[in-house]
Amino acid sequence: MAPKIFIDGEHGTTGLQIRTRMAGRRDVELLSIPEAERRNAAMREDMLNGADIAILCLPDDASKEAVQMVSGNNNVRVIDTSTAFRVNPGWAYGFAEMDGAQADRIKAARFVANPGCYPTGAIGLIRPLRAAGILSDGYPVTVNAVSGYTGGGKQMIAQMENPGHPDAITAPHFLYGLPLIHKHVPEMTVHGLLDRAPIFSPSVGKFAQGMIVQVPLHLGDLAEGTTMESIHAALAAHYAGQDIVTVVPLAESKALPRVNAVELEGKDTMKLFVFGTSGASQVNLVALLDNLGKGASGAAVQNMDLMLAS
Ligand SMILES: NC(=O)C1=CN([C@@H]2O[C@H](COP(=O)(O)OP(=O)(O)OC[C@H]3O[C@@H](n4cnc5c(N)ncnc54)[C@H](OP(=O)(O)O)[C@@H]3O)[C@@H](O)[C@H]2O)C=CC1
Ligand SMILES: CC(=O)N[C@@H](CCC(=O)OP(=O)(O)O)C(=O)O
Repeated sequence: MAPKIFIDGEHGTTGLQIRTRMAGRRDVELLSIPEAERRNAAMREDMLNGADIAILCLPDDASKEAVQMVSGNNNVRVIDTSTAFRVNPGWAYGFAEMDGAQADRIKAARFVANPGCYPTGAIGLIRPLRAAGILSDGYPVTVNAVSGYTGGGKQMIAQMENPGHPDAITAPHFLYGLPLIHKHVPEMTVHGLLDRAPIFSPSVGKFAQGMIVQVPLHLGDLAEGTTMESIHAALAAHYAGQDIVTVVPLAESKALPRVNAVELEGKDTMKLFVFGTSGASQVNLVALLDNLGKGASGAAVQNMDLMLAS
């Protein structure tokens, strides 16, 4: 019998994109609730408990409530796309490529926390350099990023797409998270293996899906002898053989005049770049992804497939 999958929040931005990715799959059976009943707690509880894997695409509080609903039922495994459990040690962090053992942890887990979109880029760049001893203890990491507006869910989509919305946003590009206490900082710190929280400056552009995450570094403050080439080699070695996360060859990135935030729209892959000038003292590490691809829905399907393969 095909494993049963229930997407709680299937009518929201992340849930819909997971459904699209699952359309046509015959190896799983999708359980579904009509849109008008999406907040019907009794119906959700039934569906959640009838699933082999429940994928939660809900705000944090609703995710916590859903986890409560299945807490006594060991037959249900959970992938949560919210921020609620990402630094909870009882949950496997759903970023399979972040270290060699993570895919196996996800395969074996009952509870998997899908990463945030920005942290996927930041951790993807930072963690291999921490693990290799290149990014020194105490280094003051900064993470600057731009996201497509679907990152803000149904509410921001309406604000960006509907000029008649009472809180319509007309800016083509805006900074937010200005108090520097964004909900993604804890997971960047923990899973980035940082001993000091990064300064995180997010922004949104007037495009639906796409993301650029930048981590600029001063080479002189990294492990002795670090160069642009050695950073690239460490990232390339870490992701060797991977096809979802890839490291762009230096020769290729040196020839690029610009990076297009929407290049990977609709794709579930992530590209990592090392920019700078050979022999100079600074580099800029860049991750390019779709906030709803490897940044959310694509990663959730990848995690589901790992769990089904266990
Ligand atoms: N959008 C993105 O790029 C990313 C999103 N995420 C995370 O994924 C989760 C979902 O976000 P997103 O899809 O963007 O949000 P949306 O607002 O687009 O969708 C959320 C869905 O959950 C439903 N919902 C809200 N509260 C409840 C409740 N109490 N009970 C049942 N259903 C409820 C909403 O219904 P209603 O329409 O009635 O409000 C809606 O259908 C969030 O935790 C978000 O942070 C993670 C990575 C990236
Ligand atoms: C553009 C925008 O608003 N983005 C969201 C993050 C999207 C995301 O990754 O959400 P989760 O952390 O819940 O998974 C934000 O900054 O809150």
